[in-house]
Order: sequence, then C-alpha cells, then structure tokens
Amino acid sequence: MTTQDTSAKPACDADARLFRAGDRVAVLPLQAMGGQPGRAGGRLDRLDYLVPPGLDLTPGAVVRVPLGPRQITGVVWGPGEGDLAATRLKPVTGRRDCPPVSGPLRRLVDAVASYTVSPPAGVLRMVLPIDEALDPPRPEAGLVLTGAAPQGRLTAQRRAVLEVISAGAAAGDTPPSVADVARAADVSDGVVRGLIEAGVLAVVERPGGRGGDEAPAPDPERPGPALGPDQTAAAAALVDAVAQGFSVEVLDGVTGSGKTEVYFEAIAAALRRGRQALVLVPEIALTTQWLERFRARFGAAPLSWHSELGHAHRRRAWRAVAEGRVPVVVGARSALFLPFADLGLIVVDEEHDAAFKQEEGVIYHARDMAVMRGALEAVPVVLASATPALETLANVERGRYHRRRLAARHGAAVMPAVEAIDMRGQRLPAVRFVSEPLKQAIVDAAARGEQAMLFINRRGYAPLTLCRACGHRMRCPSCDAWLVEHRLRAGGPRLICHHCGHDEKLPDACPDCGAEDKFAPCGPGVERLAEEVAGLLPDLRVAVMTSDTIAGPEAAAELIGRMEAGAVDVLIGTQMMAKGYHFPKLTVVGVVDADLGLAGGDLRAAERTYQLLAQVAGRAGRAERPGRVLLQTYDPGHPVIRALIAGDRDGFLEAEADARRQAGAPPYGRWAAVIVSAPDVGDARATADLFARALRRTLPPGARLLGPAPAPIGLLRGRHRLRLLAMADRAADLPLAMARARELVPVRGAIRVQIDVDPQSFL
Ligand SMILES: Nc1ncnc2c1ncn2[C@@H]1O[C@H](COP(=O)(O)OP(=O)(O)OP(=O)(O)O)[C@@H](O)[C@H]1O
Ligand SMILES: [Zn+2]
Repeated sequence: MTTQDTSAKPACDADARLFRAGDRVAVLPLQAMGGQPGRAGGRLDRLDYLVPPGLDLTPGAVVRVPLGPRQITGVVWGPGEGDLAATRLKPVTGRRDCPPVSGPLRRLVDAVASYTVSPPAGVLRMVLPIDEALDPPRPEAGLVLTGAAPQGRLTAQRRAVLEVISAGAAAGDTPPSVADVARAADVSDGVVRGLIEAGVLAVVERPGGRGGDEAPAPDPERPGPALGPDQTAAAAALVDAVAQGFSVEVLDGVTGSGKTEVYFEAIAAALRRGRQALVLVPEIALTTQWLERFRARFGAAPLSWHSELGHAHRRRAWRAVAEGRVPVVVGARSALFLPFADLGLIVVDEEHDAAFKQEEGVIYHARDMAVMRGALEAVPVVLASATPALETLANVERGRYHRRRLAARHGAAVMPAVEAIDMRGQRLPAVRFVSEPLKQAIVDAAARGEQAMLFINRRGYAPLTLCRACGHRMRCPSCDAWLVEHRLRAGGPRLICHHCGHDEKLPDACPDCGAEDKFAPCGPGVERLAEEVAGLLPDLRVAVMTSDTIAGPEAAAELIGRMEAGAVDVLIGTQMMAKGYHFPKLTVVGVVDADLGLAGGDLRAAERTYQLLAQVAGRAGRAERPGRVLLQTYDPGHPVIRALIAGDRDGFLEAEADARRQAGAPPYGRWAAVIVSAPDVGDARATADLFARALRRTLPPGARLLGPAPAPIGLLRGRHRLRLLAMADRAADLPLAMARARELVPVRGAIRVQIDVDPQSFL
C-alpha cells in the first residue's frame, strides 16, 4: 500500500540520511538503563555507538548493540550526541530485519516520554512490544502423509491424527504443525511425533505465516448505506480532512445518529488513497457489533489488536502493520503505538471514555496521544462521541478542533423519553432495589415483545459484607477497600478485592467474633440485582453482562447474538453494556442507582456520571419503537439528573465548564499528580515530603501545590500511598517541572514515584 500517493507525505530529510562505517549514531535502547526513571528526558537515555564496516544504517533502524556484557536491542535515534573519543565507542553489532521506526513515530516516542515524564525506553517498548517480531518469521514445519502404511496396530489416537491430516490435505489447507494436529486430534504431541518416527508422516517446510496477506482487504468501493443530509455533510467534511493533513474533527452526534457510518466514509477515503487507518475503541471485547458493521460496509474484517491475541498472532500482526500489509486496525489504547507503514487516519471512538487512560507504567491518555500522533504524522484525527469530554469541547471552543454535529437519530428513531423515579417515595424494603414503576415498565415492554436493560455500575453480588453479630466488615488484607462478594464464580461465594484482585472463599465464621452464618450482604451489585429480577419476574428471560460473566470477545458475541435474536427479555449489566450497542427491540432502560457516581466529588464526578447515564440511556429506542429511560434516584433535583431528563446536554456542559473555569480546573487549568508509595508508611511520607519541597522549587510561579496527603485509597497492594497535586494555568509546563523535581529526589529501594499528568483518577 505504500506505492500509491507518496506525494501526500513529504519525505523527511532527516530520515533520508544514511549512516556509514565510522559514523557515530545515538541509539535508544529498548530496555531502560539501570531503571533510573530520574533520567527521563535527559541525554543519558541514549548511547553512542560506531557504525561498523559493511553496515549502512538509516535513522530508525532497529539494531543490536552491546551494553556491558549483554547484547540489547535499540533504535538508531540520529547522529551521535556524546563527546566520547571514537576509539572508546563500541560498534553496533548488527541490524534486525524489520522496517525502521519512522521519523514521526520516533518523535511520538520523545513527545510522549516528555509529556508523561517517562523514560523514552519505556515508551519505545510500547512501539516494539514483541522481540520476535523484529526478525522475519522462520519457515515453519508442516506435516504431510508419506503414503507409508502404519506398521502394527493403529490406535484410536493415531487414527485421529491421520484423519485430521488427510481431511486438511483434502481441503487444500497448508500442512499443519505438530501442535495444530495434536490439538485438533485431541492427542499429545508425542502421539504425532511417534507417527513421524514411524515414517507415516513427513515434515515439510511451509511458508512462515505472514498474517494479513491471507485475509481479503477491506474494499472502500463497496456501497455504504445512503446517508441522511446531516450525515452526508459530516462525512464530506471528514473525507475532505483525509485529503488535507493534520486536523482534529470532533464528530459530535447524539446516540444512534450514525457516527460509525459517517466515520466509515473517512476510512474509505483513506483506503482509496492507499493508506492505513487506525480506529481506537475503549474495549476491544465489546466490538462484536462494530466488527459486523465494518464487514458489511467493507466486505472484509479489519485487524483487531489487543492483549489477548496469541503471541504468534501478535507477532505476525505487528509485522504486517509495519510492512503496510494491514489496511485497517481496530484496537484498544495500545494500538496507538503500532508502527504503521503509511498511516492516513486515526479515529478515536467514544473519545470521552476513561478506559483510554492507561494508569500503570507509562501513564498516558490514548486520545490525547492520538492527537499528538496525528500532528506528527500529518494525518487527521476523528474524535467521535455522543458525550464529548469537556477537554475536547474546550478545544472546539478555542478553534483548535472542528466540530461536526449530528443532532438527530438516524431514520425514524427518536431520542428516548427520560424520567426520574424518586426513590424517597417508593418505600421499598431494604433488600429490594427495583421499584414498582420500573418493574411495571419491564413487564409492559416484555408484553409488547420488546426488551429491557437494567444498569448498575457495580460488579459482584454485594459491595460490602458485614457480620451481623459483631458488625465486623470484611476488608482486603492489602488494600483500603471492602471485599466484594461474588456468587457467579465456580466453587461457591467468594470475596474479591476490586483493586488488587485478592480472592478468598467467603468464610464460614466471622474472623473477628467467630459467629457462624452471620454474614449479611449490604447493597446491590449486578449479580444481586439479577437475582431480584429473576425472583420478581420469573417468566422473563434474564441475562447478565459484566466483566465477570463476559470474559472475552467470544462470550460477548454469544450474549449479543442472544439479545439480537430476541432470546433475552431483560439484560442486566454494568458499564460494559453502555458502550455503543444497538439492539432494535430494546425500548426500556432502567438505571437502578442513578446517584452512584455522584457521591465521589472528584473533579469529573458530574461529567462522568452524565456521560455514562446518557450513553446507557442512548441504548433505548434506537429503531422504530420509541424508548423510555427510568432513573431511580434519591436526588431528582441534581443538575445531572435534571439535564438528563430535559435532554439538555449543552446546558449542563456549559454550567460544568463555567464552574471549572472559575476554579481554574482542567480543561481551563493544568493539573499533574504525584503518587508516592512504599511498603513502609514512613518511607512513603519522607519521599513525598522531599518531592513536595522539590516541586516548590521547580513549579512555575503562580502554580499551587496540594499535599502530600494520604490517597483516598491509602493502602493498595500492601503499599502506603500519598498524593500531591500541582495546579497551574494552561500555559504552564508541568511535565518539565515534574521532571526537574524528580531529578532532585533520590528514590531508593521499594519506594515508587508515579507522575500522572492530566490525572483522570484521584484515588
Ligand atoms: N444512513 C444510514 N442508513 C442506514 N442505517 C443507518 C444509517 N446511519 C445509521 N444507521 C444505523 O443506525 C444505527 C445507529 O447508528 P450508529 O451505531 O452508527 O450510531 P452512533 O452515533 O454510533 O450511536 P452511539 O453513540 O449510541 O454508539 C446503526 O444500526 C446503524 O447501522
Ligand atoms: Zn486489595
């Protein structure tokens, strides 16, 4: 695909140069050197090497270099930078046989490292996550029948092996590997090897699976659906953007307005230009319906990139992307760092979603870094959402992003009617969570042959388990958190920590007072809600959708299929089911606890709750039949609830934006957090104090610093945590202040300092 339209991308001079024997080059190693995060952004991240005779290197070349006694992999970043005498430099050992890391991608690594205050080596590792992919695949061994008849008795296992191989050969498949055959015949590898030794099977070379080539390519010329007038205008603007260069296009359309169909036109435009497209989604497991629609539009599937892909598959996929053999990739945030050979478009779907923020390792926001990559690659970025983030809208306001609006649902569908159920008037018994009006709405929907969805954003059976004899509450041994009871797992009820994964059997007796059978679950989780609905409405077919019951894409697809086939009357789930689904017969949505997210009081509590509930509400009435949304609340006057009922998103966002502006909070101010943690509380405190002192020296004038204060989750995985929060105006360079402060603070042993620029979570 790189052959067409290379004119659109000016050749980068810096990349055109060649390093020859005797030249010095700076190499960024893939491994962080000596784990010294304090050196992030400094020159010490890269090391100089000499180019040996017989090796020509371009910038971006992936090379092996000696480091101490080891050979490590790194990337040529540019000309040498140090002043060490040439005689003291070691030569590059050799090149690895993969496409070089492009100039824009190298600049992205540098930009992400400095923005997130992370070692560039750690960011580079996200670009080159699979060592084996850096060499071409070796030809693999495949098995064929020799024609020799097996000697002696033919066991059932051996017969199964022979059947698998002859069936494959008859179907024209490439010769399978030993492991493939063993799996298909359900025998051990030894059985297959035995047949090779006996001369019944022979090993032949088959071409190493390159991946991507076998799959048909998406075809942009297939006709898409006829677009409505607003959709046509929005699509034209996006298609135009694909022909230009960098811009950010905010596709702001109500739920069910057809944003997907519209940005598919931009993907088609990129494909027509022979370029690759990347679509980032919050969770790849939830893309079943999206993939169906992609296939319907383009006649072939895109590449799905996610962490659960098998190792061999990931390796092939990575190379296929790097070699330009994959036209479209859909993936979760890590796909942002794939080495596209010729990227032409980035789409971030559900751009407001908090799942785009990576909270471990390199702490980055994939939406924001996607915009950075778009700018560096000179390609457009489409941010699609029915509930854009305030950050995004502020950039629209500033004129930096363009907004394309879709004000109405597609076709005959209308926005659902939203009502509050004031729970203060409902007088439900303490163990009931579904009010009479909500129950009635579900019954009515089922009577009309329609479906209902109940939403509660809490996994498990009950968020708290308490001993009725002594009041003891079951806590996680290594976190500041209650243990959550889960009942849907094998082997009886379990208590699980949602922060660290600690998992124990629900004990028979209270660990504090010894009383037996006195545990009481407190409050509802999705499993308890399902139990209640099954009891209240025994004639209805209930299904549960939460990450505990839907472990991967297949389980999700199975449940989606049942919903689409009308085999489910009531779908009960967590935020997992809020994202993008389209069920034509779903007309009633019930939010069991609309107040749940509002209590937190962090910066985005109201915005997040609004987004989540608007998305959930948006699942109702997406086809011919009108939808109805019922919000159970104890606070019907809350601005979020009022805005949802009135359908006044813009009014709500304006008020929210005003409050942030007054407070100098993001997106009108800039924040960065520091989390210091250590097994010993005194160590954590001492380092946090030092960091605060350092920050007072490095922060720009006018910036404020809060803390150190114990984090809301003061203990996590056995580590004590303290937080600092730096607040400044938008122009301030907080990453720089953070990087400088870290240089000043020695961080030893088990103490950890995490820097979170633009924090989303305050726990
Ligand atoms: N022009 C069109 N012709 C036919 N069907 C369409 C058209 N536009 C949208 N649709 C259909 O309408 C439904 C809703 O569209 P889509 O899912 O793209 O909306 P959305 O804006 O992404 O919604 P959400 O934000 O809720 O995910 C889908 O089934 C889609 O196939
Ligand atoms: Zn825990």
